[in-house]
Amino acid sequence: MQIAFTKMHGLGNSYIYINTFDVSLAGQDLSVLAKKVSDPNTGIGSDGLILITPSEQADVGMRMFNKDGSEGKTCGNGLRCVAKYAFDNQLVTTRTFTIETRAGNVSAEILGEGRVAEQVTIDMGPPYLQRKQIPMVGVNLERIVNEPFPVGDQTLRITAVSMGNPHAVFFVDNIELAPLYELGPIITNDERFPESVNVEFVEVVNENELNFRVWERGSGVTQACGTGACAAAVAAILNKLAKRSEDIVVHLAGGDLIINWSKDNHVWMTGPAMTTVQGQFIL
Ligand SMILES: N[C@@H](CCC[C@H](N)C(=O)O)C(=O)O
Repeated sequence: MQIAFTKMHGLGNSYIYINTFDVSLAGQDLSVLAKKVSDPNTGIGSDGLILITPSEQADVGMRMFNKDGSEGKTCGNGLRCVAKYAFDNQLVTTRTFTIETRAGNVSAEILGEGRVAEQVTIDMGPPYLQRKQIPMVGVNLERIVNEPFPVGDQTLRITAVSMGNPHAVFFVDNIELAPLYELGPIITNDERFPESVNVEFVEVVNENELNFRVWERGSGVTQACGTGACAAAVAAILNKLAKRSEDIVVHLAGGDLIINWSKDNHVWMTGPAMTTVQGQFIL
């Protein structure tokens, strides 16, 4: 069996995209397929798998699977790439349209005037800040902002944000010295997060600029995480380290995203989306 695929990335966060308007995946175990296509030696190589699907509630739908086969509810870089794919391949006929995710519908806008999308803005909707919305175990039911977080023999301070998926944000003095490989795999599996968590280390450059590194739930270190960048900006604002309603430039390993937590409580993300490979995956 051959499956037509497109490999796309947002700032180096790459996924294999399958257009299920055209390709039937009936009978396929999608979790197994995600692991297969993501393997750089025996598959294509990616941070996971994203399906572009018909939707009854929106103009187009998205389902995403991490490299380890787990299904995530949303994906910021994936949303920009789905928007680009839908626009470039005329699945939609307007420059603004909606995308259904398992975390709800979002709206996308293709910037510029060209017939091929390069920059995309996504209205990611509101951040979810209550403990049970993350979800994170604990006694205080309110927001988790700069809360002590013992791990091993040290105590970090956590700010937790859900963008439809869970993020644990830790501010550090120097991003180059952040314990990403040491603590990322430990915190992501910590029992205080019943659904696991994406782990972000963030250095504040100034009120409008953050340096960022991520250990993603289900995929490990990636070059970029769109929902993580949104969570980092929201966390910086909650800690009074950045300004609300102003653009915040988040510097990720793969490049920059512009995030704005606006007065209407929506988080806006703007950045690039790229297509790199098209082909047939042989199962
Ligand atoms: N890379 C993504 C997030 C992908 C899902 C995440 N690992 C999860 O399981 O929640 C992004 O760009 O947001």
